[in-house]
Amino acid sequence: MTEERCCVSGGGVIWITGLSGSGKSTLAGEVVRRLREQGKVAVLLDGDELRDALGRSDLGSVNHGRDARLELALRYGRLCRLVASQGVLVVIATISLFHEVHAWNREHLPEYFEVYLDVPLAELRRRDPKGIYSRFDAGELDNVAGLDLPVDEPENPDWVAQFMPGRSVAELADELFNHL
Ligand SMILES: Nc1ncnc2c1ncn2[C@@H]1O[C@H](COP(=O)(O)OS(=O)(=O)O)[C@@H](OP(=O)(O)O)[C@H]1O
Ligand SMILES: Nc1ncnc2c1ncn2[C@@H]1O[C@H](COP(=O)(O)OP(=O)(O)O)[C@@H](O)[C@H]1O
Repeated sequence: MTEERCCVSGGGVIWITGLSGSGKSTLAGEVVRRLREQGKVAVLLDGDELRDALGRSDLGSVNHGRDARLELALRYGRLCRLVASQGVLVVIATISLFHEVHAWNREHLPEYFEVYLDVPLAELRRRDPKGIYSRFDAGELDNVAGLDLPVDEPENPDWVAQFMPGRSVAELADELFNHL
């Protein structure tokens, strides 16, 4: 049943990965806006909101360790499969930088497009809108992806957006649509 629905649905998954501050949410929002403008049914799943919905324990705590992130990302993959199987284009923006996640997605998501926002740490530290990197430096935070939490760069992403100073989100979205 699931397989059948997947194949006839017309849905798909655009998975935008990158470290914290790389611009995932910003790009995902622009992509969803454009898809809807084209009349497509698109849903945005953003890491922060997903984590709030699915990543809290019943006591309200969150865990950013490797095992917890991996488990959560695999759960997100199954959620994406379910939603995409109903003809919806899912745009998901999460860090999810583990080979296990990329491999699972490729094997189980019929229409899967993986985007990697490759932004150097110096630029991420400069942006740091949530204070993730400065709090790490101050010893107030651990399990920061790319710092004390090792990550896997995607091995064969469908598109890598290398950081270029001044490249706007509109330009990134134009390029992404060219690659889709
Ligand atoms: N170590 C640590 N401590 C506290 N908060 C943290 C930490 N690491 C990440 N974050 C925040 O979690 C946001 C969601 O991360 P993700 O779900 O995308 O990460 S993951 O897929 O689970 O690896 C993530 O969102 P983005 O900054 O948008 O990537 C961060 O706001
Ligand atoms: N292409 C870009 N160039 C420069 N700054 C950007 C770009 N995209 C996003 N930003 C800025 O970087 C910061 C992090 O963006 P965000 O989309 O929240 O990243 P993430 O979801 O990966 O944590 C924000 O302040 C945002 O305005």
